[in-house]
Amino acid sequence: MRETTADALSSATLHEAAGRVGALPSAIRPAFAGARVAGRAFPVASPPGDNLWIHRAVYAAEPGDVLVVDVGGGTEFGYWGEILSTAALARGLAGLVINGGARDQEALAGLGLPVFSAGLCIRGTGKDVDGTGSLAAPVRIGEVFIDRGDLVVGDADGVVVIPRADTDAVLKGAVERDAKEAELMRRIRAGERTLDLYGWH
Ligand SMILES: O=C([O-])CC(=O)C(=O)O
Ligand SMILES: [Mg+2]
Repeated sequence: MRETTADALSSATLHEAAGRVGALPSAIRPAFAGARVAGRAFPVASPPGDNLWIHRAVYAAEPGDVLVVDVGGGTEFGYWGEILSTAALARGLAGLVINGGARDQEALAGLGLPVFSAGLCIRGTGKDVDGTGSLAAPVRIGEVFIDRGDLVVGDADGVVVIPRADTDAVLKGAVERDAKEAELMRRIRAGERTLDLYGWH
């Protein structure tokens, strides 16, 4: 299964193996230490400063999905907290990636659902039933377009998104890259220089 292979690979390795694409903005970081996610993207567009579409997304996504939420530039709000993590766990979702803030950091860490956010923020959000948003339609975060079913991997370094059609090839390339780098590090420990191993002079 793709997520199982992806679980053992780092976000940076997948980004490199994909041809240096798919890296979400570096402001999107684990909301608590140790958060790690690998799963299928469920894109969500939310109005800035409002999280009703995110509550809707928790009930529209499938178990195993990772919500990937674009808040349209309204970063200074706490869109997600312990209530939503509890709801997402009850639905079997795999995690959250959002280009806005999250809150309740200690509770999120205790609950364990992996959350990646553009910081932590106390400010509460509205719940406007007439707000404009979308579920499962493509979104763009930074330079990356995210479609339903794309592979999302987040770890201590950040989050990468790999297009669904490229996933098998990228996973294969990433496994090969890890093996090659393990051999390079073995030779470095044995006394060789990076400059000689790569032929850079
Ligand atoms: O306002 C919200 O729905 C977000 C929140 O605080 C929580 O999930 O605990
Ligand atoms: Mg709350």
